[in-house]
Amino acid sequence: MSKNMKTVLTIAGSDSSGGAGIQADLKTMMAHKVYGMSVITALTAQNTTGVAGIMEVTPEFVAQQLDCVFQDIRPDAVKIGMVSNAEIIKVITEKLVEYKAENIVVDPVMVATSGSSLMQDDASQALRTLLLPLADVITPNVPEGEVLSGLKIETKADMLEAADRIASAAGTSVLLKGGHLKDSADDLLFMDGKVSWFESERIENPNTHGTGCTLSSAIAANLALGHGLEESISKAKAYITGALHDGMDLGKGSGPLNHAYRIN
Ligand SMILES: Nc1ncnc2c1ncn2[C@@H]1O[C@H](COP(=O)(O)OP(=O)(O)OP(=O)(O)O)[C@@H](O)[C@H]1O
Ligand SMILES: Cc1ncc(CO)c(N)n1
Repeated sequence: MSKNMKTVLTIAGSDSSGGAGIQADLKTMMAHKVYGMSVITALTAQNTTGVAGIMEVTPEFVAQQLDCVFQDIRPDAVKIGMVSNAEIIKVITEKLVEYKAENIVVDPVMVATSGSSLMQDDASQALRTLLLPLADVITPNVPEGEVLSGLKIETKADMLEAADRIASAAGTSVLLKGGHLKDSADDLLFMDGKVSWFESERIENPNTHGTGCTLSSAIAANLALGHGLEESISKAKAYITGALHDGMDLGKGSGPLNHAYRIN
């Protein structure tokens, strides 16, 4: 079985508290029994209560990491998370094109659950024009969806209009996540003009640190395993719902998810 091991690369920032970023991505990949690799774009000094500091990796070193991965173990899918400045975004875009990367999931990480900014102001334009068009699917949450669409999102009808706008601008499928809405936790996929809802009950759990990173990595893992986009999202949604239900409670703020409960 391990002879057919599928491989997934995460290009993202490190979270010292292990709940989001690279650490959440690798844990999610392991739970999906795919081989995880990482290109680190930034170190964050962070915990469940907030981000204390960010140290960006140079664009040259991001490129070097990408070369090392792609020239040796080709990823079956790529997940992109925190990319904090325009130069890093440029270099990632160039390398993904050079190596003809497939099954690209972009989580346009702008702000952490705690409210701290994870992207410089000049980076959002580079994200829209360079990276988003390369993606097979992008996974904004409601605040990111508002920035990308220029619309206020308060209802499911607003989600539909915003997802349509983002999809048209980026020319790619959009999964607009409903985790920040009050009454539901339904996510909306806008793909080739077709709308699908991925529904789940709202779980009363304040520990949602890293839910977005986990969902996008689970989608990438399922794409690598050969599932189509809708099936990959459906499986990823079930994974995140199960992890939230598990109810692990660590840290003084919005705590991380348990991935180990899935592994047997
Ligand atoms: N309370 C909740 N109950 C059920 N599902 C939830 C809840 N909160 C988030 N989710 C689900 O978790 C996934 C991630 O959505 P969310 O909107 O929280 O992402 P995010 O804000 O990017 O996450 P983060 O920034 O914390 O990593 C989505 O599938 C969403 O529907
Ligand atoms: C490194 C990192 N990436 C993404 C997020 C978003 O949850 C975070 N808090 N930290």
